[in-house]
Amino acid sequence: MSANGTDNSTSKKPPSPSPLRFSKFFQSNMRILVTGGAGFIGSHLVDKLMENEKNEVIVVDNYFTGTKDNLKKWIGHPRFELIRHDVTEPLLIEVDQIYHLACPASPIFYKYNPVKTIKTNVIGTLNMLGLAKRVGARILLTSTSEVYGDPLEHPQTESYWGNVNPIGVRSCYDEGKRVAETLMFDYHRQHGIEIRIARIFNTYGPRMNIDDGRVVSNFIAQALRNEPLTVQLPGTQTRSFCYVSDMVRCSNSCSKSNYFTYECHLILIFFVLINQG
Ligand SMILES: O=c1ccn([C@@H]2O[C@H](COP(=O)(O)OP(=O)(O)O[C@H]3OC[C@@H](O)[C@H](O)[C@H]3O)[C@@H](O)[C@H]2O)c(=O)[nH]1
Repeated sequence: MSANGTDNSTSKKPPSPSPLRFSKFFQSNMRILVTGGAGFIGSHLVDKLMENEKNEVIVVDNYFTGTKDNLKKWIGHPRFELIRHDVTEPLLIEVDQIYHLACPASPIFYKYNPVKTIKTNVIGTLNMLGLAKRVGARILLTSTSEVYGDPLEHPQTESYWGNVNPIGVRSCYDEGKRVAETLMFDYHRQHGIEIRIARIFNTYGPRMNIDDGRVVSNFIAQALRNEPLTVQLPGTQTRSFCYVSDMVRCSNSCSKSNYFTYECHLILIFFVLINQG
């Protein structure tokens, strides 16, 4: 496809699946790897993928922000496997599709260890792309609305390049995801890998940690405790919110396009909420 005025097409044929793909132990129609599958969005994606009886789902997670509890209904299921693994280390496995979600996504968590965050985005994505290349798997990267930085355009379309601070406290995540996107397209152009990139906006729903730190969970927790809602400065910021099941439904049925953006136009303006509070 052509996006952002550049030619992102490739004449390379996608790499062939590894010969191990045809081993007699490989009985499912589709073996799917979900990195970060024990997390908030990842575990909902696993639920969706497990609905298809032809799928075998393998989750890798280092449990930094994810938890086994999110997957407890699948542990022990014959089509499900859970591996404690950090994507910054290489992974040798045979799969047909990769959903690469692994990375802390809430600002309080990704700012906790920024060097680790950028390593996860850069080295982790390189490792997953290396795997996709070796086994001929299609790979989806969950990117973020944060690739737009402090956007100068509203709403943001895929053709907008963003306005990102390369040295700010959020850069480990914003720039990390931007490099991850670059790697995806370079592997696509250079090696013919089939790729998808989902730029996810602020997502909410069941299994969000109460201490996640994002605005929806914070507001709900504060409202339940009868506390005032904390609105960070300047207080005029806006966000697009997406419910987790809508997010997962789109990821799972992703179109042929290499890019897609989840921007549900349910825009919350903070002062409206304050007035209601
Ligand atoms: O208690 C709070 C928390 C947050 N906020 C404000 O609410 C806005 C939203 O902040 P959040 O912490 O929910 O997260 P952000 O929207 O900045 O980023 C989030 O959404 C996009 C995803 O891709 C990112 O992974 C995720 O971090 C910010 O302007 C923040 O300052 C509050 O006013 N009060």
